[in-house]
Amino acid sequence: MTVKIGLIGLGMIGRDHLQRFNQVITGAKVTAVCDINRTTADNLAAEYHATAFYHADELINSDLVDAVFICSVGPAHKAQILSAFNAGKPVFCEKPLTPTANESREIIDAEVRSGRRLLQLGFMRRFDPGYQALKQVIRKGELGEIMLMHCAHRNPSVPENYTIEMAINDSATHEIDIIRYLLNEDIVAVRVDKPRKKTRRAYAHLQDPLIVIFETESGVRIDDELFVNCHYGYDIRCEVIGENAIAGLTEQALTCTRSVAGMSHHIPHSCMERFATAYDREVQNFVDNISRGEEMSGPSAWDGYVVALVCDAGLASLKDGQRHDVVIPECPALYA
Ligand SMILES: NC(=O)C1=CN([C@@H]2O[C@H](COP(=O)(O)OP(=O)(O)OC[C@H]3O[C@@H](n4cnc5c(N)ncnc54)[C@H](O)[C@@H]3O)[C@@H](O)[C@H]2O)C=CC1
Ligand SMILES: O=C1[C@@H](O)[C@H](O)[C@@H](O)[C@H](O)[C@H]1O
Repeated sequence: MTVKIGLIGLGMIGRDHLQRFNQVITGAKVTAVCDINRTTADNLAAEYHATAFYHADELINSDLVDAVFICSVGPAHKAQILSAFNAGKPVFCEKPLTPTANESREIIDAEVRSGRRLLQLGFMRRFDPGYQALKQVIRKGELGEIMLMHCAHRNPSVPENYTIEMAINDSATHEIDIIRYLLNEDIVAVRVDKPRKKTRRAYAHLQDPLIVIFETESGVRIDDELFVNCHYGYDIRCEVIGENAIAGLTEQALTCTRSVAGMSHHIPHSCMERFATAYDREVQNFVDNISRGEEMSGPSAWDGYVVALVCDAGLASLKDGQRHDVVIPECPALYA
């Protein structure tokens, strides 16, 4: 069976996934594409031999589509996910689930009413070989009691429409999810620190870098450097500090050059380059679950909701600089 995919949102990541479906993924074909920009939809539909739509609901309800793949902007996610649920179709949605926790809660309630997991969320880092290996090290107990974690989220640059809030609810979402995945516990408090210095490479409206401090249920303290105009590359770092040992992600390059200038290796320039394997695996996971007639697995709407709760607390801290608690309601049985 070939799963017929309807892909909504044909911007940066939407095009990357479109190419992935065309070149890497087995068992699926993009039969329909949708963008509010008609020219974009028409051009990509022609290039990929798909049908163009300009309204998400029409694509979602079309017979051309078995499963919905959402790559539109965050504020558009809720309506498109709920529409896919109404149509009873499995849905992959890029992160964030929604920009606020209240909107995410509506998605949880709708999925719980449906009685089955219909959604996989695009927290692709859970499919990254490096993070998976790090989780194994933690699981084996080699580090002893975990005390601290250091994360860095460095992007070469961001466009002018990137706001300071997005540093929290668009970029830091990845660390918030991966902290929960690695440590297997929730975040209970957040504080955002605005350093006095900012890079001249950022647009005037943006404070960059930021430091976010998280605390987990067991008391692990995590610092996350968000530096989205770091210029030199797309560099994601993570180090877990245990009482007996310390473990972290290694450099991702496969080769290293020695010359009179010293030792050097390539640094990725985009998330698409750094996480290519992770994206391939998350999308194949989505397709395989559908092909086997199984419920969705991988990052869930609940993960998206909890991350949104942490983001809401982070946004409050962004305003007042104070530590904000995160209160997480009881998890419905569907996600246990
Ligand atoms: N997992 C990851 O590492 C990444 C995830 N993302 C996420 O993917 C989503 C898209 O991001 P980008 O591709 O960078 O944005 P983008 O701005 O490059 O593209 C968004 C596209 O969606 C279209 N669009 C907007 N509203 C729409 C609607 N209501 N219906 C149909 N099309 C609509 C726009 O016209 C545009 O073509 C965001 O949620 C972002 O957070 C983006 C980059 C990496
Ligand atoms: O998800 C992503 C973008 O939306 C976000 O804006 C970037 O900061 C992240 O590095 C990237 O992975």
